[in-house]
Amino acid sequence: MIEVRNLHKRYGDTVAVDDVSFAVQEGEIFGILGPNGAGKTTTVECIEGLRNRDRGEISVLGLDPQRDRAELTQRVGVQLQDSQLPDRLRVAEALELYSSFYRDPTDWRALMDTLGLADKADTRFGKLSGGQKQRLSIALALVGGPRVAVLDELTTGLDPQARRDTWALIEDVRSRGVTIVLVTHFMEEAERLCDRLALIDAGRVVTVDSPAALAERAQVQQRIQFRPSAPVDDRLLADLPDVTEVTHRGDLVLITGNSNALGAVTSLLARRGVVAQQLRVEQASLEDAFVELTAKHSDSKN
Ligand SMILES: Nc1ncnc2c1ncn2[C@@H]1O[C@H](COP(=O)(O)OP(=O)(O)OP(=O)(O)O)[C@@H](O)[C@H]1O
Repeated sequence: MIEVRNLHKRYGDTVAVDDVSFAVQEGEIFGILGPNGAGKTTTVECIEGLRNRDRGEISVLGLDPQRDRAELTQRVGVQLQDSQLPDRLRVAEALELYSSFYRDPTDWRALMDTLGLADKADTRFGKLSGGQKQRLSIALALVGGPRVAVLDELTTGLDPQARRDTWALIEDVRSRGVTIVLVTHFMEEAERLCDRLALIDAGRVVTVDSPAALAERAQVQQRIQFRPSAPVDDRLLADLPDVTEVTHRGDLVLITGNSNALGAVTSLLARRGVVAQQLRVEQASLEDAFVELTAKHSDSKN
């Protein structure tokens, strides 16, 4: 659906995208995740044909965004970061206007219903809430009936409920066959929505994988804490091959180890007749993986 190979883009002396390659399959929600200034927006702007790349190859639905820009605009829906419309433009007017740009637009009234904007049809843009503006900008990205939609910072500035509603909406859009590229720096959003993710740091792809596989690959250690019902010798715990560290906080025992550590610790305690009270286990999250993988990446560069 989309293929990016060795993309490079600089602004004067600033290298925004150094060397980015990835491929997006039909029907997936593909996330681009990375810290501020990583080059995410520049990458998608090159995909959308809004910026010319300096080097590399891009193919979107078999089109070259630079060469076939007019045709691409017809087939790719774009939600821009901070999209602004004139304050006085009404919701229905905006949708009608945008739909006139396309050869084969979808029914904008139906789209307005789907996005929960029907009762705002006559409301002016300037009077919409943040969440409503966001929904309108998604509707405008979809009004041309695109096969691919590129959404940048989809839920930035939304409250938690509006963010969840937007996620449900995006899943619904995907289930109707639209391939989605999503730029985000919210881990929760990436974890919840994306089938695969490209982790970008300093203009390069650190890795591409599913959120779960990323968390697992980072091999972030398991952290276990509990209050033993009777004292346990730290050395016994520390000697377990799956345990790397044993410390204390008050009467809590804190253990770090690999993914087998929990089983090893609980069976040792059971053999000694000790109960692990208030047991808590923290697993690697996507956020841990992100920090771990970007840190490894900058180490390998230095
Ligand atoms: N129009 C521009 N002119 C000059 N430098 C730019 C321009 N746009 C972006 N940059 C620089 O290029 C780098 C990458 O920016 P980009 O916006 O692509 O990153 P990003 O990952 O999308 O960041 P954010 O999460 O903050 O949106 C940054 O160092 C940024 O300052």
